[in-house]
Amino acid sequence: MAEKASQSTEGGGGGENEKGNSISICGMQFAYAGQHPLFYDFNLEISPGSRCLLVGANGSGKTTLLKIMAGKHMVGGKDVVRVINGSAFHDTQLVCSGDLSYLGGSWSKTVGSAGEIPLQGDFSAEHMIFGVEGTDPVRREKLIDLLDIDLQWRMHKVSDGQRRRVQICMGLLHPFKVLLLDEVTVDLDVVARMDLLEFFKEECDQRGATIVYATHIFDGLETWATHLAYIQDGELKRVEKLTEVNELKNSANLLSVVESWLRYETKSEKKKPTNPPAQNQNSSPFGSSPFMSSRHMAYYR
Ligand SMILES: Nc1ncnc2c1ncn2[C@@H]1O[C@H](COP(=O)(O)OP(=O)(O)OP(=O)(O)O)[C@@H](O)[C@H]1O
Repeated sequence: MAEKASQSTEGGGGGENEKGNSISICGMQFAYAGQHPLFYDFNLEISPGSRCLLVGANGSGKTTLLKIMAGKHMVGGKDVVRVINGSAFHDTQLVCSGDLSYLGGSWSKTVGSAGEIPLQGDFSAEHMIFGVEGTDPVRREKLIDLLDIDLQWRMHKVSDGQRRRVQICMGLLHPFKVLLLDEVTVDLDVVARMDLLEFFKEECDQRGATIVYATHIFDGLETWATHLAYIQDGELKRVEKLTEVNELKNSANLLSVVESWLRYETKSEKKKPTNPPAQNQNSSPFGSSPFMSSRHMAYYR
């Protein structure tokens, strides 16, 4: 079912591997500890200059896939996940040089027992942005202007969207070759979002940069994206040029096309056999014990 994105995008010069792709994933398997594999024999190729939308239902594996491409999870050997001309996980130079940039989640740090907690420090936007060394001042000014950042903002006092603008600015300071975006525009107002999408488009068209963008917000993306990759439960269902998506020719917009795919998915799921009868004997999923019930309510309070 899955077709490889072997189509070459015009542009070039943005960094490609031996096969001429910016990203190559070949026979990848990945499972979170103690779980069934999320990805099994997963293959994907993305050519330079592409702006590839990654779509799928909640929990289908988009974030995990982006993190794997960003080198945050180790999978298999050095040849399984190749970004530009290196191994996403093993070649730390990809990230250190700024060639590979990942923007996702909100700014946080992982603390042993507490998991991910938001950054709490009192830093100014200026301190954060000018703290990134080796950046082109012209590009920096352009980004500060584009994202309408006030350099006096204190990071612990600004709004989510303002903090996000600073995070995005820092992630884009180096002229990346591959940019992985995980829902980063969700906190931005419409003007900032549209300006940023336009900036990304220029980066791909002028420098041959490659972008993979996972999102549930499709406004304005019909003319922005070049490719569409759709995953369901870790399986790549489709990957094709946006202009070749048949359903899009007869549909009002991308939103309704993706909506129909996801609705069909839900219906197919409902047709699957339910739990074996032995587990279904109680009408309540929490059993008949009053302790189970009260524990359940306390959990959701
Ligand atoms: N750290 C983790 N440990 C164990 N399982 C995880 C972890 N992170 C994600 N998962 C599981 O992996 C699957 C894919 O999650 P993932 O976050 O990649 O999905 P997603 O497509 O990005 O979802 P969404 O659209 O909600 O952001 C889910 O079933 C999720 O429960």
